Amino acid sequence: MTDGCWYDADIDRVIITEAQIREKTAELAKQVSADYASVEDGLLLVCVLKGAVMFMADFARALGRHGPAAELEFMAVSSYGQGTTSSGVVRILKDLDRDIAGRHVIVVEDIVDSGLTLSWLLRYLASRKATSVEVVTLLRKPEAVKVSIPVKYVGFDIPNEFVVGYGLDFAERYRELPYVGVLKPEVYARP
Ligand SMILES: O=P(O)(O)OC[C@H]1O[C@H](OP(=O)(O)OP(=O)(O)O)[C@H](O)[C@@H]1O
Ligand code: HPA
Ligand SMILES: [Mg+2]
Repeated sequence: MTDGCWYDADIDRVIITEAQIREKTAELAKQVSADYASVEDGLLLVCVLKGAVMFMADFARALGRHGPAAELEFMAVSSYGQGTTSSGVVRILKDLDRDIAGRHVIVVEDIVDSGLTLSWLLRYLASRKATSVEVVTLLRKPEAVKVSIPVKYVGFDIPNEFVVGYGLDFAERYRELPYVGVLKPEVYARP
């Protein structure tokens, strides 16, 4: 584990450490940089709030070491609410502020779980006429997928368990943990 965090006592076990996240983020940024080296008008990174906030910040900085130039955009969508399973209904809480037509877009996600959020989002972005849309996600749960989606850049495949930390929440908590872990069962039983 790391030096010690406020929420450590609620964590059953760590799945991905802070150091692993750092190393993988640098690796993903290098791949993206190489694949998009020739784009002239730069990349548009679209962060899917709130979960992807930490990964977006670190990925954008890692990409900044290599280029190409990237503009940072934010959307907020939600389908999990207070629970640990997707409602299946993706709600837009904040839309894009600008036109993405003609741009090379990379959607930055924290996790692909059922795939419902991304399948909806990719259809939405396609309707906004981006030149290309790819996805970079830190985590993916291959056993949980309900809709298969093309995700070009994946950090870690993880088991089909509900995880928290590094942006991922349970009932809006645990996002500020620097690692990704599984909660102790008793946490879910708390009122
Ligand atoms: O593949 P899926 O099953 O659709 O799950 C993935 C999505 O669920 C989470 O968002 P959530 O709806 O919890 O909103 P949040 O990011 O604000 O926590 C997560 O950040 C992804 O965006
Ligand atoms: O495992 C998860 N943890 C937190 N939020 C999530 N949203 C989809 N899957 C998850
Ligand atoms: Mg959530």
